[in-house]
Amino acid sequence: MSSPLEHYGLIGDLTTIALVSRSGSIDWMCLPRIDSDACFAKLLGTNEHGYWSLRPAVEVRAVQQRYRPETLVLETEVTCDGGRARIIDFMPPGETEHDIIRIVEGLEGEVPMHSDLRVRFGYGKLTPWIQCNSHRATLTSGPDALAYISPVPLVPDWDASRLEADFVVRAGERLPCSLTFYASHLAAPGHPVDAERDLVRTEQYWREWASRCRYEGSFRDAVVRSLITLKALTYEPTGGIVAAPTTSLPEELGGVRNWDYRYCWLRDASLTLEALMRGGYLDEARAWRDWLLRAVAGAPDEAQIMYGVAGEHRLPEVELPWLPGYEESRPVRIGNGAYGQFQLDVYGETLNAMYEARVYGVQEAGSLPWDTLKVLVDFVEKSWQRPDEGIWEIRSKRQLHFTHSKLMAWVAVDRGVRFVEQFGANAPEKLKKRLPRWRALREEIRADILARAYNSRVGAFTQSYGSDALDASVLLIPHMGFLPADDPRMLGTVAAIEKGLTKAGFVERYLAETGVDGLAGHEATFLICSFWLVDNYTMVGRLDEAGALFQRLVSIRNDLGLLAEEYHPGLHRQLGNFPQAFSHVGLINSAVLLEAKRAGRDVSFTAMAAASMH
Ligand SMILES: OC[C@H]1O[C@H](O[C@H]2O[C@H](CO)[C@@H](O)[C@H](O)[C@H]2O)[C@H](O)[C@@H](O)[C@@H]1O
Repeated sequence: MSSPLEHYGLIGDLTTIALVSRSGSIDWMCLPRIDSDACFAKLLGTNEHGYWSLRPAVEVRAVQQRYRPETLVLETEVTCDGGRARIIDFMPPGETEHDIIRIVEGLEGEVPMHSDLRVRFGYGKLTPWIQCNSHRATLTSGPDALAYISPVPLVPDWDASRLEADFVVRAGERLPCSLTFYASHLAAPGHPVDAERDLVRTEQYWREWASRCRYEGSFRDAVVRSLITLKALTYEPTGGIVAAPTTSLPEELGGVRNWDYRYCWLRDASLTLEALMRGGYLDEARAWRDWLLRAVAGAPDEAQIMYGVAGEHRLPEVELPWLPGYEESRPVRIGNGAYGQFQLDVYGETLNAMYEARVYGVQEAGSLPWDTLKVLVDFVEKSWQRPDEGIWEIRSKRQLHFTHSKLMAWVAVDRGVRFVEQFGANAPEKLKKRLPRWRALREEIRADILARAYNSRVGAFTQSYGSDALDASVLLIPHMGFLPADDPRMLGTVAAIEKGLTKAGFVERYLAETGVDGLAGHEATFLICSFWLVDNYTMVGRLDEAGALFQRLVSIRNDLGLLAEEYHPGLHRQLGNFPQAFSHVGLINSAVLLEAKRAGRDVSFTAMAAASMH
C-alpha cells in the first residue's frame, strides 16, 4: 500500500513529475509526459504496480523531508543507529532526455542502504524485459525503455522482475544513481548522467526562477512554494498547464469520486496563469496565451473545456480495473469524460486571463488574439442563456442555470469590452464596431443575474436560478468585479455560506447530499473555496477573520508546503488529486490580497487590475 498522500513530495522537469514518499519511495511517475502511462503506480495500488525505493536497510529513527530553499530539489534526511544520510532527489529541467537523479549522501557514521527498483509500465500492468550488466540495466516494454545506472552492482531478482542493490554510505560520500527514459527503438543513452553538474544546474534554474517573484510580503515562503508548484504543473514544450499531476486520488476515501486531472482545463489553467502573473511571471502568460490560441483558434466556437497538454481533443475516460486504488478508492480512471461537457464559465475565465495578461503587459502578436476574442465573445452572446454543467462539472445530466456560469458569461463580455476599450487602438474595425452591441449584452446579462440568481428567501446568491441551494463559487462575484464585496446581497451570501457550507472552519463547494452532482457518496471541504472566503473577508475589512482562516489553511499544508484539492477536517486528511493547482492558486491570490489590504491599498477588481498596469 502507498503512503498517505500528505507524505509525498513533488519533483519534476517541466514535462513530467514524480512523487517521492517520506520513506524514500517513488510511487508515481508517468513518462515521457505528465499524462503518459505511469511506470510507477504504487500510489494507486501495491508493490506489484511499480516503485523505486531507496532507504536505509536498518531501522530508521527519524525522517525529515524538505525542499532546498526556493527550488524543486527534494531532500529526505534519515537518522539510524549507526549514522545519518540524505537522499537528494531531482529532475533536471529543460532537457530532451528525462532523467530522475537520486544522490545518496552520507552525513554521519555509516548507513547501510537498500535500493529496490520495480518498474511496471502501462500503469502497473506491464512487466519490462530487463537486461542487466553490473552497474547498468535497461528495462524495456513496447515503445518505452528506461536506462538505470547504479553506484554499485545491481542484483536482479528475475522471478519478481526487479533490481536490487545493497551498499553502505559513509560520512562525506555521495553516491548518485539515475533513471533515464528513452524510446525503445533507439539506443540506450550512451553517456552516464553527470549528477553533480545536473544538481547545480537544477538548483540554479529554480533559484533564478524563484528570484523573479515580485511578491515580498509576509507570506513569501508559502507563496514561493505555491508558485514553484504551479510552475511544476506547466508542460514547458507547449505552454499547457495541468490541473494536477495525478489521477484518481479520491475526494472520499473508499469512494468513487476519482478523476484524472493530468489535463489542461481552460478554467484551471486561466486561474493558474492569473496567480503566476500576480507573482510576476509573464513568460508563462505568453506561453499559455499562445497555447490557447493554437488550441481554439481554428474554430473558437468549438472550444472544449479541456484538452491534452499539447492541445489534444479526445480524452476518453476509461477505468483501470487492475489497480485497487488509493486506500481502496475505486475505480481508478484515466481520461476525463468532462471534456465533452458544456461549461459556460470557461469563456469568462479564458477572456479574463487574456485581459489580465494584456494588463500585465503581454502584447498581441498579429491578429489572432483579436479574432479569438471576437469569436469567444460572439459565442457567449449566442449561448449564455443555455443551461450547462457548470464549474463543478456535474454528472447528473441535469443541466442548470448556474449562477457562477452566468457570472462568468458576464465576465467574458465585460473583459471583451474592456480589452477593446483599453487596448484596441490597433484592433480590427469590425471588432470595434461590435462594442455598442457588447456593452448592451453585458447589461442584459447583469440584469438577468440580479433578477434571477439572488434568492431573497435565502438572503443569498444561490447555486442556480430559482434554487435554495448554496454554492461557494458565488464567492467570486466581488473578485470578478460584478458587485462590491460590501454589497448587502454579498454580505448575506457570505453569512449564508458561513452557516450552511462551512465544516469545522473550512468551506464545502456545495452540499453533495442534495444529489445535484449525480454521484454516489460524499466529499470533503474544497480548499480553493476556503481561500475565496478569505478574500471576501479581506475585501470587506474583516482582516482578523481573513488572517485566521488563511493561517488555518496554511497550517494544513504538508511538511513540504503542498496542498491537495480537498481537506477532511474530521480525519485531518488531505484528499483529492495532489498537489492541485486550484488550491495553490487560492493561496497565492489570498496572500496577495490580504497583504495589499493590510497595507491600506484598494483591493477591488478595478483597482487591482489598474495597479498591475505597466
Ligand atoms: O466533481 C466531479 C468532477 O470532478 C472533477 O472536476 C473538478 O476538477 C476540475 C479540475 O481541477 C475542476 O476544473 C472542476 O471545477 C472540479 O469540479 C473531474 O475532473 C470531473 O470529471 C468530475 O465530473
